[in-house]
Amino acid sequence: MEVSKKECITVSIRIKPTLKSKDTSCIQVISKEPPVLAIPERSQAYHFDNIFSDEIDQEEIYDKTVKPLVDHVKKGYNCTVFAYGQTGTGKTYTMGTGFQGLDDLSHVGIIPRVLNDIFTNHADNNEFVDIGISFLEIYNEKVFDLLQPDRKTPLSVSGFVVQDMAIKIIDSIDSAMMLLELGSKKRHVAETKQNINSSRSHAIFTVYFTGRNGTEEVKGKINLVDLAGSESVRKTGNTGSTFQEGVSINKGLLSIGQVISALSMKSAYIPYRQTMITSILQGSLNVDNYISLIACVSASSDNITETLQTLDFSQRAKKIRSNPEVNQIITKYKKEHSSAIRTPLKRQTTTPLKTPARKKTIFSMPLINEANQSQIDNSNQISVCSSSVTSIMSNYMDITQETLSPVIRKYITKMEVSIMDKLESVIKNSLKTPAKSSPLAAPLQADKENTPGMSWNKIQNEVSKLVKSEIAQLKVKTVRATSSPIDGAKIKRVLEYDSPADEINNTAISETDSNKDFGFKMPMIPTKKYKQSKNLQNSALEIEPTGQMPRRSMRLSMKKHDASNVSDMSFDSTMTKDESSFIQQPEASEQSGFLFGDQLPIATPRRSTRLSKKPTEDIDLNTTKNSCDISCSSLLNSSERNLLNAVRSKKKNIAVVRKSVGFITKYKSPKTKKKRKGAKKSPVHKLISQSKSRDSPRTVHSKAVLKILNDGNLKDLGTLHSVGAKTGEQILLYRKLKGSFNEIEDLSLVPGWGTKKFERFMTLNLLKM
Ligand SMILES: Nc1ncnc2c1ncn2[C@@H]1O[C@H](COP(=O)(O)OP(=O)(O)OP(=O)(O)O)[C@@H](O)[C@H]1O
Repeated sequence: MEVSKKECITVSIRIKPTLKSKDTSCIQVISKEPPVLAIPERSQAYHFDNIFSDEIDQEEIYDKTVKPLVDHVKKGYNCTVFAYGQTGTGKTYTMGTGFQGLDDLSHVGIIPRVLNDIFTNHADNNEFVDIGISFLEIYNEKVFDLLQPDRKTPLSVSGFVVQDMAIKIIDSIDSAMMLLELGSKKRHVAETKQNINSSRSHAIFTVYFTGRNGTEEVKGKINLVDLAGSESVRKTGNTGSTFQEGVSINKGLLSIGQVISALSMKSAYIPYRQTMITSILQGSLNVDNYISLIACVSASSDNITETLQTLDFSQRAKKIRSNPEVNQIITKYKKEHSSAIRTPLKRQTTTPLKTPARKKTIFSMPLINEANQSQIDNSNQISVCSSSVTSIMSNYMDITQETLSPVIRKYITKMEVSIMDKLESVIKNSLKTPAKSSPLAAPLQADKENTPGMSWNKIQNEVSKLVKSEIAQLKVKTVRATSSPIDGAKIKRVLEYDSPADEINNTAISETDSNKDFGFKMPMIPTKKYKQSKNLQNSALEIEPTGQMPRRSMRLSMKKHDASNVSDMSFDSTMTKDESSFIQQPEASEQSGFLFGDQLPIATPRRSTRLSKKPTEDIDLNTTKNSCDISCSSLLNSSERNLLNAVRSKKKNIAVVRKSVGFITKYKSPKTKKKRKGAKKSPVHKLISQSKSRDSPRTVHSKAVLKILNDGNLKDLGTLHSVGAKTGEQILLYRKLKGSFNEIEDLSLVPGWGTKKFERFMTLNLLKM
């Protein structure tokens, strides 16, 4: 297939011939053009740019996948060819990294062919200026130069430039082959059960071309990357440092898949910096250049799980657009093999179950099919989980990544990497503390000495938890206001902290992450309190029926109380509207530990807040029970609260409570209280209505006020506007000492009554209009 500018990434599959004569192939090429293969045992069909069956030789593979790229290099492009696959499937063979001479040309791999093409063609066209080569390996995330005598010292990398890397200028194909052979011998290899010469590192052989196009100098290069194999400990028998190598190998492979996938989707964010290999290839891995991925698979049915992983990886790396013809082939194939699809045990781990009756959620899908558990060992968990996580996430979101914004795509990629990091630590931890044996892990027990034990249930739980938390973050990030000074995801994370299942596990998080990152302390809430707070969900809503954040004073009073309690929380007053509206969600209120019934501060909202509530309906104490605590207690005085608590604890007759706290059940806001017929009149009104004088109403009113000032007791004085208890007492004392007021204006003579206070009194009591 000709690589055009339009298709800067091609993905090809190479099937390694089965060695055992009895072994039947688990792969079936069902169409050569368009290239479609199937795994009959799992009823899976895949479409790629090229599929090379086991009879295709090295030359044809080179001609179809790499030769077109050499032409691009000469035009000034940077090209990269990756050989990817399970250990022992022929990556080194295909790439030619283990070059051992040109005795049998049919076995010569890609690198010698590239060198040959570059030298031969430049000689014809006389465009050549010079050709250089470098040969690096990345072993355990360290870069080594295979062309330097001292390979043991790793090179430093700044950005994507490898410092002090040797680029050898070569003048003949022979000298290039010699350097290739020498470098290959220095590469980290180890004998494993699957391959006596298993590469333990990623090798990057780069050919630099400098040519001339007229007067213009053209520079291009081609990176020929022989990746270390994705591997399984059970099959390779790796332990100790070799096991650790496997972990970093799988991590590097994952990041390559993510980079290629992001490039094929033209994502704005490419996660180059996750691993060393993607960092140093950054200059070549971009949409302006060319990438060819050759995935090597084994046709042996023993390796079906790994083959499916490789095929899934390749499919994720580039979602090849299928045409109607491809769809027809796949549909026909699936129809013919529909019986296999209906067999639950034959379902593959990497293909999440699609049961129509069940709603598609990540948590309802099995991460790893139990039937396959015995086939997968611990080292391989990372890559198995990786594919499971990816397919779960894509199913959960029910959207193709193409439809997502660059920001979300970036976040999804980050999420995958973060999950993989966490998985890695989970697996490492499991090595330190082997899990209790479970029936599911039984098949692994036999191999216990070589294989670190870990129950799949635990892995599944961990993965579910990680995916749940990451997707929760994603959901929050999507709705978060861009201007938000607080990370909404963190708030969500904090709010989710309290779920009963996570309560114990999350203790550490609350102490570290929440305090460090989230800007507010997390309550360490015992289970009982959680339950109470759950019961109080409704009351949490009652306290702020409008869904607003409680007023600052209220929050502060709660905080103050919390200081003496176990709970400790505070809210940042800079919270945005979005974030506060998030908190109003019922489950958020429930989980936030915002309200804790009797244990909690009985925080009295501001008067204005209470008034704005305007409760008009009776509260049924029989049904609301605890749920009315907050709303009621915030309106009670201390004695009433005590009574309510006492009744609750002694189970007094509810009728008594109703009577005792009657004003609660019939509570009316003072402002909204309607005047009832026959309600007591104020002394001023009484005096006015009793007056028989023919004076103007205004004079009658003034006289009534003066009478109260002279004859009224403290209570009467209190009915005058702007006269409280203190002022009332002052007036009484003045009257006692100086006698009655002759006129209202005499009030200004009372000590402490300045002009302002007097003016206010006159205005509010309608004496001055
Ligand atoms: N298509 C093929 N035809 C003939 N022999 C092959 C083919 N593919 C691989 N081999 C042979 O299989 C063996 C293992 O291959 P190779 O070392 O290339 O695997 P690998 O994928 O690079 O493994 P690792 O990841 O462990 O390095 C070698 O002896 C190689 O010659």
